[in-house]
Amino acid sequence: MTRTPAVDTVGVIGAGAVGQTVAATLCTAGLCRHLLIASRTPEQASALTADIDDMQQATASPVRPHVGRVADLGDCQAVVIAVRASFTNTHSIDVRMGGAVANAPVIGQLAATLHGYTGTVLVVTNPVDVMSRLFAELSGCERVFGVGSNLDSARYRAALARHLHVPATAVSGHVIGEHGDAAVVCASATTVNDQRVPLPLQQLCDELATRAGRISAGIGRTRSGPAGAVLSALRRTLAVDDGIEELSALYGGGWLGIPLRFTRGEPVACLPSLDAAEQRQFTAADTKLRTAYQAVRSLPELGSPDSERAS
Ligand SMILES: NC(=O)c1ccc[n+]([C@@H]2O[C@H](COP(=O)([O-])OP(=O)(O)OC[C@H]3O[C@@H](n4cnc5c(N)ncnc54)[C@H](O)[C@@H]3O)[C@@H](O)[C@H]2O)c1
Repeated sequence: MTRTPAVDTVGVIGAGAVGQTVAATLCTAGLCRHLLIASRTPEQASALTADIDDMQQATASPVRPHVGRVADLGDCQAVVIAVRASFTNTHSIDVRMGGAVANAPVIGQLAATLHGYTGTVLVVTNPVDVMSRLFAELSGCERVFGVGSNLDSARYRAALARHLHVPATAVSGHVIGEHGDAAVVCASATTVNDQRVPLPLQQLCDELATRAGRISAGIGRTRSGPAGAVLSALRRTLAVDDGIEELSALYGGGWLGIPLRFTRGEPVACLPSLDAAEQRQFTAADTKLRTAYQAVRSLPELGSPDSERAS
């Protein structure tokens, strides 16, 4: 592996299942010259750094891993947040939302440490639409995106391609709204080889709703799919490639997954046309996420928005 990395430094916060796989993916993809790894304890960060260092040596990757602290990540072009508080998720539906109360204070601490950071932040921590908004609003960072709807969209296009026996590249379509139970499949605008085709919509929705749970039931956590979605989002947000990526972002005063067209790293929302049922689902997702955000924002651990405005 001899190619020159497109990016200088990327930071990863959280050395768990997703953080480990993101770090390994960035190392094998050769995306950046330096990878700064931070986690809840220095021991975790050192251990993952050593493991990635072994990978770098074995593959001659140009990516050099280093132990970092969150406060050291200010010079990174991008920071990936893949933390998870220690808690037991008791939700059997709306599973991702089950992490909101536990993860919000951790995101709040990271936002305080990275306040005013000018690079790109990709939030992976669930519920990702709520946590990315929380990070953006508490940190003041302007380039914050949540990763999740791009993974849903990739899964949707792949499932439809399998059903129709066509390459996934022949399918154009998006999953937007919440990365969770209120995901919206944009079926009415989906095309295959630029043609509208009849879709097995219920089958596709069932596959989307159950896939992450089946992966977690078999191997403990989802990790490679999310890491691929992070890599794809980094390439678009850091201007390595132009193209559309479905990410969670500010839209119409709320914060939810939408297709963003990136040109040299700059995003412009490009929502497909929605039929009446899809529009209702999208509005419902928006309402659900605004309500969930307000509930999280009023947690006493995060301080009051009013006292922040006053200071
Ligand atoms: N958006 C997506 O598409 C997607 C996909 C998969 C997982 N996730 C989410 O990503 C998050 C991480 O998942 P995981 O499986 O890697 O969890 P994990 O429990 O394996 O790892 C979490 C890591 O975060 C670290 N951590 C906790 N508090 C921290 C702090 N204050 N500072 C720094 N590090 C801290 C922990 O020590 C641990 O290393 C979860 O919220 C999960 O639900 C999102």
